[in-house]
Amino acid sequence: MPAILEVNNLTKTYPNGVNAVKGISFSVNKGEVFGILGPNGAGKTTTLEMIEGLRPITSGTVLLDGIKTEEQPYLIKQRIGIQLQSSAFFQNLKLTELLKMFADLYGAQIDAAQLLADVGLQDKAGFLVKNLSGGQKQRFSIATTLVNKPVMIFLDEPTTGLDPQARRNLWELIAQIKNRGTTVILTTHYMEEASFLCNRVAIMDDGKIVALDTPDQLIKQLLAKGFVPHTEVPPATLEDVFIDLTGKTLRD
Ligand SMILES: Nc1ncnc2c1ncn2[C@@H]1O[C@H](COP(=O)(O)OP(=O)(O)OP(=O)(O)O)[C@@H](O)[C@H]1O
Repeated sequence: MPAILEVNNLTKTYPNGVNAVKGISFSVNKGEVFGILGPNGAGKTTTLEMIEGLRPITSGTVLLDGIKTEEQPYLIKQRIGIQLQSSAFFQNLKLTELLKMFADLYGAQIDAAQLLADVGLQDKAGFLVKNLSGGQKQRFSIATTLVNKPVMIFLDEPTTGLDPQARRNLWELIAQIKNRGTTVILTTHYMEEASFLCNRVAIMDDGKIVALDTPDQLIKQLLAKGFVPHTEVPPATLEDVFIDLTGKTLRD
């Protein structure tokens, strides 16, 4: 698979002196889901924002779909989709109107009804964002990333705050987007989510990448170091109980 994104020795020092990103390099292959994991403050969002062309780079280079982000930030923005927080949307526009507005910004033609159907919101075309549930808001914000038929979409903690059903439903949506050929880069604090969705993950800590591989390989490397689990791994988890009792059907 050819690389669609190449990040080389990227650094970010904020004006207050914080070195948020300390010289990271990685590439993302066309068509993969690539995860960036790491504790709070590791530098994940800063990294995404520099790649997206939303935040000035201190040093290093980003080549996305053959374009240098720093040199052509507008061209980059035409090729990518960035998931916004639902609070960023105009509150008095209906979902269809918002999608059309986003499409107009790109000069793109869209079938808003189809796009809403793609994210399971076909019945909500006339709703305002504020009247959607948490899971619906996230699905809608993913729909907005797709209006310009991007080569790559960026999802920053897409399932934070969702219930288990809505989270699994969003996983399926992200997998569908990948299966249609769009590259996905996401951050998450949920390791199960990264295992399920990501072809490869980079683990960041204190502004650096401390590991980068497939989830399976990272687990194998840990075991090869002689890792012994602290506790016995239960054959089922409380989340399994929750899903067993309440089902997989979406409640929103
Ligand atoms: N605008 C800013 N000005 C100064 N420092 C900042 C700014 N934004 C982030 N930082 C600092 O940069 C570091 C990295 O923050 P960043 O938000 O990139 O981390 P993160 O891995 O996305 O964290 P989280 O998981 O909590 O979202 C932190 O120390 C943070 O306080």
